[in-house]
Amino acid sequence: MNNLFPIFLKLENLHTLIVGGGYVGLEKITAVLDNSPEARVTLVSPEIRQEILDLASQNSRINLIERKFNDDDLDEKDLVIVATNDKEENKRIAAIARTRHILTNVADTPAICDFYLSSVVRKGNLKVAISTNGMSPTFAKRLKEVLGDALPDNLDTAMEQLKAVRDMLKGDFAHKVDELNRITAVLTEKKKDINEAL
Ligand SMILES: C[C@@]1(CC(=O)O)C2=NC(=C\c3[nH]c(c(CCC(=O)O)c3CC(=O)O)Cc3[nH]c(c(CC(=O)O)c3CCC(=O)O)/C=C3\N/C(=C\2)[C@@H](CCC(=O)O)[C@]3(C)CC(=O)O)/[C@H]1CCC(=O)O
Ligand SMILES: NC(=O)c1ccc[n+]([C@@H]2O[C@H](COP(=O)([O-])OP(=O)(O)OC[C@H]3O[C@@H](n4cnc5c(N)ncnc54)[C@H](O)[C@@H]3O)[C@@H](O)[C@H]2O)c1
Repeated sequence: MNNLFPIFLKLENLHTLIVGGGYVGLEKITAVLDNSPEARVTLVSPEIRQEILDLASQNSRINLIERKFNDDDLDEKDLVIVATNDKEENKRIAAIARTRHILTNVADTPAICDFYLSSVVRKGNLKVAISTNGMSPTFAKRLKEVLGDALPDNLDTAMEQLKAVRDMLKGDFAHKVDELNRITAVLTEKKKDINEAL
């Protein structure tokens, strides 16, 4: 049973702290920026991988601090991703973040994470996030590849057409919902192609 509640964050409106500039720090900052290129990110770490230095040199919204974490780094942060190679320090940082009500991800200890990153399938405006409840990130990565291949590339056209209909529909909310449901009912018919349907 997966009890995680999925949400899609506007990271450009939030300030994210990443602690640790090694391989995992790089993986996480890459995931953040691939999805949210305007995200505001501070990364603190005594050693920072060259790839992260390169990212920061091209993006003024990334702030790098080359030293060990200290508690003040949590000031004015909304999210924290903790990814040092010191498990005890990771736990300590997560505990402080919790007292300050900052949502925290601890890369090496799922049990104390408030949220997990997901595998992401992207097709234009469509984004599908996959979670295996922490069971197998590799499975999530493979399923992303399968779904990416299976979904047609021109879904944006269908979504644009539906948005146009949505913007055009007059009447109360219930009427709009009924109309949109009627127009798209055909999509749930077995094996119907989305663009063929619209
Ligand atoms: C989805 C993705 C998003 C991202 O990171 O952007 C992600 N991990 C990815 C890849 C990946 N991570 C790992 C491998 C090696 C093979 C393997 O272990 O399978 C691979 C595969 C690879 O790199 O090929 C190792 C690993 N991961 C975690 C631990 C700790 C532990 O489990 O104890 C360890 C062991 C470390 C060790 O052994 O030392 C923990 C987490 N990793 C999560 C997310 C969260 C659960 C997501 C879910 O519910 O599925 C969670 C719980 C917390 C979090 O990190 O948020 C990204 C897919 C990228 C893509 O889509 O291409
Ligand atoms: N969640 C995941 O997807 C995932 C995947 C692989 C590994 N892991 C785990 O994540 C952890 C980190 O792995 P890595 O490969 O990035 O290690 P790494 O050695 O490449 O990097 C660790 C980084 O943390 C920094 N650091 C150490 N102490 C610090 C402190 N007090 N404050 C700030 N920065 C500090 C180091 O300078 C270094 O840059 C490991 O415990 C590993 O098991 C998680």
